Amino acid sequence: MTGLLVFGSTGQVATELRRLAPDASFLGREAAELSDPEACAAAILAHRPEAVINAAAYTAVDRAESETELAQCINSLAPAAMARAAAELGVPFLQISTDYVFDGSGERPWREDDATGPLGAYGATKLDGERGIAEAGGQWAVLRTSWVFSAHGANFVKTMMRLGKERDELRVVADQHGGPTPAADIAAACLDMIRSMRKQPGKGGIYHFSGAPDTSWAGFARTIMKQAGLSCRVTDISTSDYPTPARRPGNSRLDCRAIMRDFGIARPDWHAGLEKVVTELEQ
Ligand SMILES: NC(=O)C1=CN([C@@H]2O[C@H](COP(=O)(O)OP(=O)(O)OC[C@H]3O[C@@H](n4cnc5c(N)ncnc54)[C@H](O)[C@@H]3O)[C@@H](O)[C@H]2O)C=CC1
Repeated sequence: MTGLLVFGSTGQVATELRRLAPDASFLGREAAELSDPEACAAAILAHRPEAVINAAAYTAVDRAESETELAQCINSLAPAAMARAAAELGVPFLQISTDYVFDGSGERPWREDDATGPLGAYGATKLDGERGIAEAGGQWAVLRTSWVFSAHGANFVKTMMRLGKERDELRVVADQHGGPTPAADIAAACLDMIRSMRKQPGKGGIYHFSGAPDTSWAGFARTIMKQAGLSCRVTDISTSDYPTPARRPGNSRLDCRAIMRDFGIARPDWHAGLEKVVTELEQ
């Protein structure tokens, strides 16, 4: 897509965007440092793009508890500054956000207008980013997704495949539920949304998008072992058996009907995405 400017270049989603939209301009860390929000805004004004996607973020969930100020700058101040610059140019801006804006209570899939309540610093900084973007006044969309995986970067699939080759048994949390989402499908959804927003200037807002069907981390791990032909046994444990600096939501299920209704984008079956990622990793 010519005229598209993407923040991020080597992350999971940015890598897939590059595959799907090789004509777009990608700004890696060396070209746009998100700890300097005004530099990000200046980069947009200098490039004069037709649309902007932010695929860069501070994604280290546990480290964000102790590096909160930096995470806040990268996840909140920078996207807000980007959204203001895009508004100044009158071009659509799309931000990727997270299921971690919710408190994880209940079992019902979260709808876009449900009350937020992040359990940790990462979710809080991402939520502040959403608010800053909405206040920027331009045409914007926020795509909340969950449990992202791909053949690149650090993610659960790669960790499970590595450990599954080394060990006979893995203990994996079974009381957190959500939809694993292939980064390739997120990239495709972002591009579809941007195309649609360019055609219809009134379009935008917050949308949920995750892979189907919902599962637990343990259920996901079992499917990964099977898909990768590994005999490693996966044993269910509970969140309290695996303490982490940041609390994780128990219910990360996202209700994805709005993106289907407004953009015609369906929940992807993550099994198909997993098959491709496992094949790519084994090549
Ligand atoms: N990974 C996951 O499971 C989930 C991710 N998300 C969101 O999806 C989006 C994409 O995530 P991933 O591709 O998985 O992330 P990733 O961790 O693979 O990539 C993040 C990218 O941000 C860049 N970045 C980090 N700090 C930077 C800085 N100071 N200046 C410039 N660039 C910087 C990195 O270089 C990298 O390219 C993010 O907004 C994330 O919050 C949402 C839900 C779950």
